[in-house]
Amino acid sequence: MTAPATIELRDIRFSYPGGADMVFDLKIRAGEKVAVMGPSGSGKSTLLNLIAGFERPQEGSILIDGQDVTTLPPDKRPVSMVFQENNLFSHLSVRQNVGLGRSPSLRLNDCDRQAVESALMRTGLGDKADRLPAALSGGERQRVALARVLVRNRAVLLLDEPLASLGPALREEMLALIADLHLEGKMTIVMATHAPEDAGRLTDRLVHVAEGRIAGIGATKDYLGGQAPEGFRDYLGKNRA
Ligand SMILES: Nc1ncnc2c1ncn2[C@@H]1O[C@H](COP(=O)(O)OP(=O)(O)OP(=O)(O)O)[C@@H](O)[C@H]1O
Repeated sequence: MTAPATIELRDIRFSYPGGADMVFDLKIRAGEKVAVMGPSGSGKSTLLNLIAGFERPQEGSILIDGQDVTTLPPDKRPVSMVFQENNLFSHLSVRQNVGLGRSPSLRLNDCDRQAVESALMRTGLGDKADRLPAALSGGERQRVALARVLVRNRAVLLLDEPLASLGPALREEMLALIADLHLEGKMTIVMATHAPEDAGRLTDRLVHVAEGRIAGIGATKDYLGGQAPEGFRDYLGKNRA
């Protein structure tokens, strides 16, 4: 495994064509697990997409592990990203989908193949490796996406509401798996989520995003334990804060 990496967004300004200005300035320590929470449309996915390289800022720079990656395309960044859905290619088997994490052309050597088999076992997919994604449950599909993260072996893992479509038992199982991956690989993890339980279960620090800005940062347990600024408590809703 590679070592975990710091993530720095320095004076980032970004807007979609015709959209409002977003401004992000943020430092994440190596190996940290950070939740990004805030209202729908506040910019959580955009923040992750900027780190991953799917969007480019108009101003400012992004450093990962001290290296300026601002102009690098996604595949040149030491980053893996898991989305809520559509992580998989529907015409490829589970094994091939995992293999893509190792080689986009699926030209795998023995060492790659071994890594794929080990990731399939690790995520409990050994007996489903030849299936197509359509023949899997939502939770199993997310496990395939995580198996691919394992074989990619990147220093940063970005999770964009990865559990949103799963029921309570599967959420718990996936969170445990992600926490295990973190323990094994010591990746830096950033997870966008609307679920306080998921943030509380996995993360140490919480970034509150509102209207394209970072409205506050604090320990997850404080933010979820009623010690958050009012704006965040409003977002959670009165019955939870
Ligand atoms: N590709 C795009 N083109 C134009 N505007 C976009 C695009 N993607 C997002 N936006 C807009 O940018 C803003 C931030 O969107 P973003 O997806 O980052 O929010 P979010 O906090 O992740 O929301 P949610 O919780 O609903 O997923 C929203 O106003 C959204 O409509």
